[in-house]
Amino acid sequence: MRQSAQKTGSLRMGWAEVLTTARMRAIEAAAMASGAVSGAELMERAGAAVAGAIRLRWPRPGRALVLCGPGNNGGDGYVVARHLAQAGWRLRVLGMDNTPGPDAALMKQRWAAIGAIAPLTLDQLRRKPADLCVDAIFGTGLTRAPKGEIAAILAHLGQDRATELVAVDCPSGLCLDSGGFLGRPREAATDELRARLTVAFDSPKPGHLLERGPDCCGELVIADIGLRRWREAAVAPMIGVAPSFDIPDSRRPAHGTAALDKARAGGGHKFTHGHALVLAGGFGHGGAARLAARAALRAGAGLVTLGPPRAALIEHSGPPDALMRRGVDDADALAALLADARISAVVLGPGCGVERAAALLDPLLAAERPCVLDADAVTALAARGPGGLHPACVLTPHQGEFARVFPDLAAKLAETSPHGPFYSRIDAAREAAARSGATLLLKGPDTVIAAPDGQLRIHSAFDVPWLATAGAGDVLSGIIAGLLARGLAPLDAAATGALLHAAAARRFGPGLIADDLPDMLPAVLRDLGA
Ligand SMILES: NC(=O)C1=CN([C@@H]2O[C@H](COP(=O)(O)OP(=O)(O)OC[C@H]3O[C@@H](n4cnc5c(N)ncnc54)[C@H](O)[C@@H]3O)[C@@H](O)[C@H]2O)[C@@H](O)CC1
Ligand SMILES: Nc1ncnc2c1ncn2[C@@H]1O[C@H](COP(=O)(O)OP(=O)(O)O)[C@@H](O)[C@H]1O
Ligand SMILES: [K+]
Repeated sequence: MRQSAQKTGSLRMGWAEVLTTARMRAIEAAAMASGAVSGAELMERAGAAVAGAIRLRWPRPGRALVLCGPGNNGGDGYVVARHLAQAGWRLRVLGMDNTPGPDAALMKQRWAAIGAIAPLTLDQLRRKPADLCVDAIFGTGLTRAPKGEIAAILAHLGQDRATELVAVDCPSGLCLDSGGFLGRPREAATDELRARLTVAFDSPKPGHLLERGPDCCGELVIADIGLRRWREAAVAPMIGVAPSFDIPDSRRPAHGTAALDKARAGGGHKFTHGHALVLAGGFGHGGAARLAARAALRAGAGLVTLGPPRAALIEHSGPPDALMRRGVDDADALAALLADARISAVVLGPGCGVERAAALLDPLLAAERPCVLDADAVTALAARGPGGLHPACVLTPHQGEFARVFPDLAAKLAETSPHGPFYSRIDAAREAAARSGATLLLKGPDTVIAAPDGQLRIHSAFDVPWLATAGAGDVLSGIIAGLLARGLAPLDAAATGALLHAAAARRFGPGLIADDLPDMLPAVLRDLGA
């Protein structure tokens, strides 16, 4: 191909409702049952959107190969072929030799009236080179791991890094409910499909945002195919954020930093902006807590107090001078301190030591104060069991800590299966939140946040790998605590915290160390208009 695909628009934050494949099907069914739109019309819109996205990125027509599978994803493919041919592209279409459903059959027929269909075989695929390959083999209807000829075709596409791949709805084989590839290990593989561009319909699905999805989908465009009315009629949205969704502006819901509006409303004094207490560990282990405390200040808590054992107070005498210090030797001292109702959020865990964290857990939970339980506090929970927490506890395990507290869920999450959908990070976070009674934030480039009542947020940030740096998690705890202190609800504090955290890393860029993150927050808050 003479020109390469250009990423349109700058990296920007996009919030969207995320639909499971089952909900997507239900919304499509409701739209069709209403009589307002037919399946064939939806397919025409879907295929036209894919062709439009291709033409925007590759304005000069070239040679395209369109691979059409057995179902409606294949139906979309025939529509794409028709539009590209009309725009002057030279087309080769390979199609499965089956009788698809009525809508896809109609699209196949419409294509057949203007062009040939060769059988979808590895031999045909290898015959002539193309500049662009459109993968319309499987979409949301994939139920089992591809086998035989189709598996060989997908492996060939995965190994061919020379042809630009455009995926219709998803790279074929991807489980859109989990982000894994059916029948394959859940880790990255060298021969998995990597699209340059993926055009999905109406809303992102979890698999676009989790695990292998973001890497394999490439640029993700969410095309409006006119289903908004039926989507909005449905309840309990799952919200997702990623830095580079391309979503029609009119459909971007008012999430993101909207929760901060409430927190900044009205003037008030320092106590109305909340008081966060960050419990620290013994002498020589205070760095993690200091990172969290600085982050809580930068996230806008009115006051932040660092609480190490008295013997370690001297370690914390340096800046920031805005920070207050108070010795907290044991459980009784913490209980006494929490009698002050103005302390509106607490961090327990970073650099605390497992023993001290275990000892401080009881008075902290008894006070029923909004809190972040991270690092050593999560490990301490593994010994006592995660039950008995409350919804204003935000548990922030990384994968390893999660496995310590919820070994059975972590084991399910590592499993692969030839049948879909895979058990997903959403399933795991949701079960862990329900079991513990706390809000659970499962860390990673694909952070999933679940409230015990089942509400969900996904924060997908695969573009900031440099955030995987020592102490970054401590900063996240502090940001969330700062937001809790300001009065944000736990789910909002956790989700907005994850967003601000990744945005700070994005704004700083590579070379980041955790110490840099808190001081990026003012610029990030300004950027986001918060
Ligand atoms: N339903 C609708 O109204 C719309 C659907 N759209 C498209 O339709 C797609 C979903 O269509 P379908 O539900 O037909 O599903 P797909 O087209 O994704 O594929 C399912 C088909 O493949 C078969 N299949 C599943 N796993 C297989 C395997 N491992 N090996 C061989 N065959 C396998 C199924 O039996 C079925 O025939 C979406 O991804 C989207 O591209 C769009 O046209 C928008 C409108
Ligand atoms: N590859 C990655 N891309 C983006 N963010 C990541 C990546 N890996 C980890 N993170 C984020 O970085 C932070 C690391 O936290 P954690 O593992 O607790 O580190 P630490 O214990 O050193 O503070 C988490 O917020 C996590 O979501
Ligand atoms: K596909």
